Amino acid sequence: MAAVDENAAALGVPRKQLMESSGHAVARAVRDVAEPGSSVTLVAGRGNNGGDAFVAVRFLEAYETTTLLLGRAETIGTEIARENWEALERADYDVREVADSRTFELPEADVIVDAILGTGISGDLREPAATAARAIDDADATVVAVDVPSGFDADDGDHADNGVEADRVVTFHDTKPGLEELDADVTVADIGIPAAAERFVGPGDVDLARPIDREGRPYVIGGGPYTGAPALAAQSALRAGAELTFVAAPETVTGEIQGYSEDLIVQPYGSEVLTPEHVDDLVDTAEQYDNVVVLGPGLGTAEETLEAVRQFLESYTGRAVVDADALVVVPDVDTDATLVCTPNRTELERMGGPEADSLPDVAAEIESLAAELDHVVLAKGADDVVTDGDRTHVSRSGTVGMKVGGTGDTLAGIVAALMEGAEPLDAAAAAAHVNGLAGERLAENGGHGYLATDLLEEIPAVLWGERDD
Ligand SMILES: NC(=O)C1=CN([C@@H]2O[C@H](COP(=O)(O)OP(=O)(O)OC[C@H]3O[C@@H](n4cnc5c(N)ncnc54)[C@H](O)[C@@H]3O)[C@@H](O)[C@H]2O)[C@@H](O)CC1
Ligand SMILES: [K+]
Repeated sequence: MAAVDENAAALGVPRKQLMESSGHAVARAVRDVAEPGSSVTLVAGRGNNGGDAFVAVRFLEAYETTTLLLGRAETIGTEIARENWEALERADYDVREVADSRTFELPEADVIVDAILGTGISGDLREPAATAARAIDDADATVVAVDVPSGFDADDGDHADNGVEADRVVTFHDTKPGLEELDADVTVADIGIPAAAERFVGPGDVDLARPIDREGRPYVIGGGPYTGAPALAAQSALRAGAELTFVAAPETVTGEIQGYSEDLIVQPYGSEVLTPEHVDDLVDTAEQYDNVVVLGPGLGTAEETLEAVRQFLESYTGRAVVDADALVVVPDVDTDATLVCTPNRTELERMGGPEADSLPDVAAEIESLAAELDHVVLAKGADDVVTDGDRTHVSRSGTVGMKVGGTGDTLAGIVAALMEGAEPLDAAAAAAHVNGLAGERLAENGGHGYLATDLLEEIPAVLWGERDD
């Protein structure tokens, strides 16, 4: 929800506008349960959940409202909630600050609006929220909860023992996991979030997947006929936050791969291309260290190599990004591994996917392919389609200069690095966006003549640099 919200802001629909819609929806729910002239007490916390209640007050002119803020106004946590509080103060509504939970008294009311805590909660209710929740539960009033009953954790569906028991819940945009199981009447209010905020990958998705630590050790299994591809994938993983990257490659090319970069750890195996005899060792290593594997860059299409890829996927049970020549094997293999497949348009077709000039036009077919494969598919084109067979995103970042060779390898490395901390679909969506934004940065300064190696240096700035939000 936070990601969608931030994407909406980037599309020009700021959170304050959404709060106005949320507050209006809360007021509508109050009108549904009580006649005009009834008394309504709104109990608000200092976050945006409280902000929704401040907005609702302005839509409840026909009622006797009293608004209690749990805490002092100067400690309201967000600017938009504070602005809405100040609007109430200036306009002479009955608003009261509760500075001390020991003196908390809940005015008699027909309806109580619970806006103490929303999705920003962690753990059981602390004071003064706990006292307020107890008073709400003891009161003989219809309780309307804003977004979730306070105490409910929308991430895992747990409800704190000392949380509010609501009669009605007005939740926003989409239902939250676990909400339906509560003994309350739940309605989902449309608050005007554009569908594009969910459809198109945006800054909110990058936020979701942004590594907060330096961790992860992607393991690139690639190289043989080509050497640049595995080196690019490994280097881009480092640029996207990985702590170390390993490249397992035929001994005939490890010197060359190492020669591109002193930052890589290169592990040779004894043949000219990947063959089945190396598979057990590679699987053991990857599983022992719980690496995210990048399987494919530069491996080539020798029959024995594709057989090795098949055997690898059959026995591997960890996480992997499958790219390039390795992709063709995926549809025929039975694997317990968690895969993100990153085909370009030709590889997509070879995997049984649709043929298309524009991937978003065939997003539904790509979604079906992902569902059938039971893996995440990140289909690469001018616009990328990223889907797990259930949810589907389109990444519109990038410029025509990205058609240069090697940008798919940098993408695979970024996906692997982000998968260390994020769910595969989230990692894939964010990686597609980041790779494209790195290209956009280069295009700003030098047209379309940049190289995949140039992308590497832009990745950190795109992931962690100054942002507009
Ligand atoms: N798209 C969105 O995300 C929108 C969200 N809106 C509202 O914003 C809410 C989320 O707002 P916030 O992120 O500001 O979070 P909350 O309003 O849920 O409150 C967060 C505050 O509660 C405190 N807190 C956390 N756990 C606590 C505990 N166990 N006991 C006592 N205090 C605790 C934190 O210190 C923090 O200050 C949503 O539930 C919804 O009501 C709407 O305004 C509009 C759109
Ligand atoms: K609430």
